Formats: sequence, C-alpha cells, structure tokens
Amino acid sequence: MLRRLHALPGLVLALGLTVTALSGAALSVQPALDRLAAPAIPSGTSVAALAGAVAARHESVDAIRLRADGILTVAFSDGGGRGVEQIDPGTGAGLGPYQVSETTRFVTNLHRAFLSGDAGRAVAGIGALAMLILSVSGAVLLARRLGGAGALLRPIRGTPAQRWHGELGRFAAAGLILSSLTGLWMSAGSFGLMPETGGTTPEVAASGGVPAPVGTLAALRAIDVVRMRELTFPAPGDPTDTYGLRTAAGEARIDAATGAELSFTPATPLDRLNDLLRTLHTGRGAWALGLLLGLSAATVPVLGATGVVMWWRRRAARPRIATNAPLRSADTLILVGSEGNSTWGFAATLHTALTRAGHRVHTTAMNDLRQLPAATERLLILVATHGDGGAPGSASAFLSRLAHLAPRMERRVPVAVLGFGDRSFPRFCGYAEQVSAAFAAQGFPQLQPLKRIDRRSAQEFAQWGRDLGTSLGHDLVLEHTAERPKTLALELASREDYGAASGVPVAILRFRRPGQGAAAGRLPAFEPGDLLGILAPGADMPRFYSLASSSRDGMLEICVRLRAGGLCSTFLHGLAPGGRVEAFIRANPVFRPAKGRAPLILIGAGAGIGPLAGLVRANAAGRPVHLYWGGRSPSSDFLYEHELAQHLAEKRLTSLQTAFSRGPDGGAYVQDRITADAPRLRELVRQGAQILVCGGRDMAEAVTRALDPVVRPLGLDLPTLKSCGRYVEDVY
Ligand SMILES: Cc1cc2nc3c(=O)[nH]c(=O)nc-3n(C[C@H](O)[C@H](O)[C@H](O)COP(=O)(O)O)c2cc1C
Repeated sequence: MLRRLHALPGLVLALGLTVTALSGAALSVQPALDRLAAPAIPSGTSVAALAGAVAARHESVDAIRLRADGILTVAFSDGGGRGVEQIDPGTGAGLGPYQVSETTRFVTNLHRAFLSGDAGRAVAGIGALAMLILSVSGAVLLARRLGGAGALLRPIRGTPAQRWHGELGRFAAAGLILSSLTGLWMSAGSFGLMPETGGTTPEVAASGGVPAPVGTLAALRAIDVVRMRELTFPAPGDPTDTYGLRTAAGEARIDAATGAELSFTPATPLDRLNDLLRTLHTGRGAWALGLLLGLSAATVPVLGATGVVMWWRRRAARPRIATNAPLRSADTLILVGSEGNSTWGFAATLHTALTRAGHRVHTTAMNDLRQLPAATERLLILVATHGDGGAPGSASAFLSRLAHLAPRMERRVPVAVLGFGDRSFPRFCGYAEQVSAAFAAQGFPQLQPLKRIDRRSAQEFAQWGRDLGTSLGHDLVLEHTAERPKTLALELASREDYGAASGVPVAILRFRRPGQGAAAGRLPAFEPGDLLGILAPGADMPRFYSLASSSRDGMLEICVRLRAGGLCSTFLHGLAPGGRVEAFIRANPVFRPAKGRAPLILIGAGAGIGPLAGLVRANAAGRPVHLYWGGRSPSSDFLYEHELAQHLAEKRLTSLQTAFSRGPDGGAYVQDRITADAPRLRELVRQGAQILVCGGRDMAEAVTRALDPVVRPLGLDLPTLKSCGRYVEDVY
C-alpha cells in the first residue's frame, strides 16, 4: 500500500513535479544573488532619516519598502511619471530603476502556475500535495528497508537505480517535505482556503495640521531601518491621511503633522506564521536555506527517473496472473514470497489448477496482505528463503504485518506454508519455518504441515499438490515446468588448470560471446561478484558461479572447482577452448565494495578467490585492499599467483596473506592468518574497512569465529557490521 502510495503520484505527476522542482531550484538561487548584490543596511539609520533623504529627491513618494531579499526600494511619482527605484540604505540615494527581470518573472509564473492562471495554480497546489506524499512515504519506505528510523544513515545496497534513488532521497527528503508543506500552505492561502490574516486597522483621527518634514517625525525617528518592512506616505494634499509603518511586530499609523503614533495594530500569530512559511519556502531573507532547498529540488528529476526504472523492473519481473479473482470474493488466497521470481511461477501453476478445480483464487505478494475478507476460506503461502535464512523481497514486511494484523482479525482460517529453498544452505527454508511458526503462534490452524521444496523440485511440488487436493476433497494435479531463463551463448576463450596434484581440480575459465570483432555479440553490464548462471546440457536448474571479471574486461571469467558427481562442474571441466555454454548473468548487488576509499579486507579460500581477484583487478584507483586467501598447496593451487604479484607492484593490491593447508610451513588456514594479523585488521576496521568474504561455508564460519575477537575490542560485532553492509559474504 505504502509503496503504491509512493509510486502513484510520482508516475502520474512526474512531468509537472519535475517542472515545479526545477523552476523552484532555479528561483532558489535568487535570494543568494540578491544578498550579494544588495548593499548592507548600516545599523543606527532611522526610518525618519532615510525617508527624509528619499523625500528630498522626489516630488511625491508612495512607499518605501525593505524587501525580504534585503533590497530597499521606493515607489514614487515625479512630474506625472511613476517609478520604482532601488535606494542606498545608508544615504537614501537612488541606485537606479528596480525591476524584476523577465526571466525571473517567467520562472516564477512557471513555478506557481505553469504559466496558466488559476487552473495552473490549482495543479501546482496538487503537485505540492503529491510531493509531500512522495517525500514522506519515500522516507518511511527507505527507513523500513534499512531496518528502522534509526538506521536511515546506513549504506544503501542494491542496483544502481536503487542506490541513487535511496541516496538522493535521504539527502533531499527533509528539504522536499519542507518545500511541499510550505508550498501547499501558500497555495491554499492563494485560493482563500486559509483563515483571513491581519487584524482590523482602527479608524484614526489625524490632527489635520500642516504636515511636518518626514525626517523630523518622532515615531519614525525611533525606528531603525532594519526593522522596517514598509513605510507608506499620506496622499499629498489630504490632511486627514497618515503615514503607515509596518514592521514584523505590526502596523502603526503616524500623524503627518505631529509625528505621534495614533494607533498600533499588532501582527497576529497567523501573520507571523505566514511570514515564517514564506521565508521557509522562498529562502528570501534566508539565502543559505534557499540554496539547500534548491539543491533538494534539483534531485527531483533524478529521483523521478530512477523511481520509474525501479517501478518498471518490479512490474516486469512479476509474472501476470491472468485469472486473478477479486480479493473480496476469493475463497483461496495465495500469498507469494519471492526474490528471483521463480516462486511466482509455482504460484501461477497452483493458481491455474485451483481455478480449474472451481475455486475462486486470488494471488498476491505476501507484503500485500492487508485483511482477511469474509469469503477467504484458506491461505496458501508459497515462500522462498534468501540471504542467510532471511525473507525474500516480496515478503520483507510480512512478519511484522502479520503480528500487527492477526490480533485484530476475527477469524482464523487454515493455512498451508510451502517453502522453497536449497538444501545446501544451512538454513534450508529458514524463512518458511519462521512464517509457519508465526501463523501457529497467532492461532491459525494448519491446512497442511510445512513442506520444504529443495531446488524447485517439480516432483516435490506435485506431491504437495496431491496432499493439498486430499485436504480439499478433490484431485489436484500440479504440473510445473520451470521457466528457463533467457540465456546467452558463450564460447570458452581460454582456461588455466590448477590443483590436479592436490586432488582438488580448479579451473579458471574465460568466456566471450561467439564471433570475431564487431560480429561478436555485446556483453551485458556486470561487475565482479555478480553471478553467472550456467545451464549444463541435460540440467533443468542453472548452477551459479561468481564472476571474477567485469564487463569492462570484455570477457566473463569464473573459477570452477570440480565436484564429485557435479553435473555442471564436470561439464565445465571437460570443456575445451571453442566449446560453448548456455548462460545468463544475475546481478548480486549485495556483494559489492561500498563506495569511497575506506580499506577493503578481502577473505577467501579455494575457488572463492575468483570475485576477490576481480575486485583487485578493478581497483585502478589504488584504494587500500588487503587480501587473505587460503589454498591447499603453493605449488599446484596458487590461483592468480602471477596476476596478484603484478597487482601488488601496481598498488591495486596493498597486501597479500596466503595460507596453504599443505604448505611447507606445516599447514595453515586463512582463519589462522586472520588471528595472527588481528592488530592490523582491527586498525583497518577502526578506519571503516569493509570485509568481503567469498568461498565455502565451512571456511566462512571459521572466518567469522576468527574475526569476532578482532572487532569486539572496538565495541563492534559481526551482526552489526553485517547489518550496515560492512561485512558481506558470497558463500556456497
Ligand atoms: C543469494 C541467495 C541466498 C539464498 N539463501 C537461501 C537460504 O538461506 N536458505 C535456503 O533454503 N535457500 C536459499 N536460497 C535458495 C532460494 O530460496 C531458492 O533458489 C528459491 O527457489 C528462490 O526462489 P525465488 O526465485 O522465488 O526467489 C538462496 C538463493 C540465493 C540466490
């Protein structure tokens, strides 16, 4: 809901908001320019002295104004001609005609009313409301994604569009909220929707005597020019008219003959609020704030563009459920928790089979659960596990939502949870277990016990379908054929083989698109640490390998360890240069170095060196990078040995620590190097280093145990470092 609330005004009003924001950003520079151009007002100059000097130069003066931008102007009539000129605040001397430039007038009109009168002003007001909704919902969404309001400053991970959107959004949110709130207020005021401002000016009786020179009037001599907002002069020849002096405190009427203050109308709280909000919106009288607001506004086009990209990706990634029954009337609600979208495919198969069996089925994302309509008879939850036993994207908010909603629900319908995962992860279907436990804790009966499906097994899914059919009292046949991802044909360009002598063969394989020169297909963009999914002949599931190169290297490089009985690794190890594979690239934005120049500590073992070597190769800027790597034997297993030596010489790599379990030094593991190097590593972490770990699960666990005592004395622990992206793993 919140996401929809965020996306909708952005998509519908994108163009209008961009125009308003950019024109606002352009106008925001004006107060700073005016401030530079306006002569400083010397303190101690009285309004009387200034008015006296001005009156001496003009036949008739209408008013003297101190504008919010610090410019003093006088409106006058001389010899039948009227004019407005800027005046020197110290001497009252004329500084030339005052006029707002055509460009400023145009941009202001564009900003306030899209150059089209009242209708335009109404649209601008709606735009301000939309911007307010966008800014507040965006801030809440970002806080939710980063782990709460206290986590708003944590590093943002994700695709480039997500990172730009998040970084710019959190920079600009406060400014955009302030500008849209104040803009909305001003817009409502311009349509008379706000209470009337200004107190009633009392009738005053002027003395009617001969007007005295303005420079001698006592009430004007008591007021400093810096406090004045406007001084209006009496109409010439009208002895009953008075001077009007407006300051922030209110408006005084002053007798033209005696100089006495005849009345004073104090400014109302609403007047003061209006003044404050105007300053906060325009930056006039607060030029530094104006520039900050302008910078915030200037981010709007980029926020809009990246927001559209994110929205489109989310939309394009989610499969369409053609026969989705309305939620209100559905007897079966299928909730899907997915990150890579494959679970949506299973949900679509289940949806179709249940619909054919006569059910009214509504399928939606787990995060979209809002209510349990009266017609709902059962809940079917299909949920994948990601991270380390964590929630997938479309279920990220589910547990907290259930905890919030369930106590208010009147009914408890039967629930079946079907987990999708991979047995090679230690927390196999860990998130599905959490979801199942949460339903049980809220008192929902089980329609089916929790079932866990390994590696998208169509057979296990079909079996679950049969059991579900039995519970529902009819046959349910679930024939699911996994959708094959779109693949690229790649050709093996070269290979280097290691480890034969130590019994753990590892190959560095470099692929390119087939064809020569311009005829070769272009590679999509990727970074070291992204994943190359390879579909071996006869396999219906891809096997993922971490990429050791970036698209800038013009080839795809992976390190593959030969696994006994492994279909894909056996196929790849048997591949000769020129041999082809079907593959696709999947971004792995979590495993990326954080921006900036803080040191990187790279830790890996065996084939896990691949993406780490790729990160070192990409470090042309010479950021401090320290690599810890463990292998078996220095003579047969030292992957990237020569390349790493060259990187050390070129300062792409700052230091290299290797550990060989079958080495001449008696055998050591990478975690031993970490323990031995604790003081240096602690210092690097103190400097803000980020740690990236790649390799087997056992190695990663040993590294975690070795690193924990390293960071403890700094008041840190690995969960804290993990939660802020300073400890990331690519573990298999
Ligand atoms: C980065 C990553 C982390 C994963 N972590 C786990 C895990 O901790 N436990 C598990 O059982 N499966 C894990 N899996 C496997 C997925 O749950 C499984 O592939 C699932 O079918 C993906 O469904 P989806 O494409 O709908 O997101 C992980 C997969 C990936 C790519």
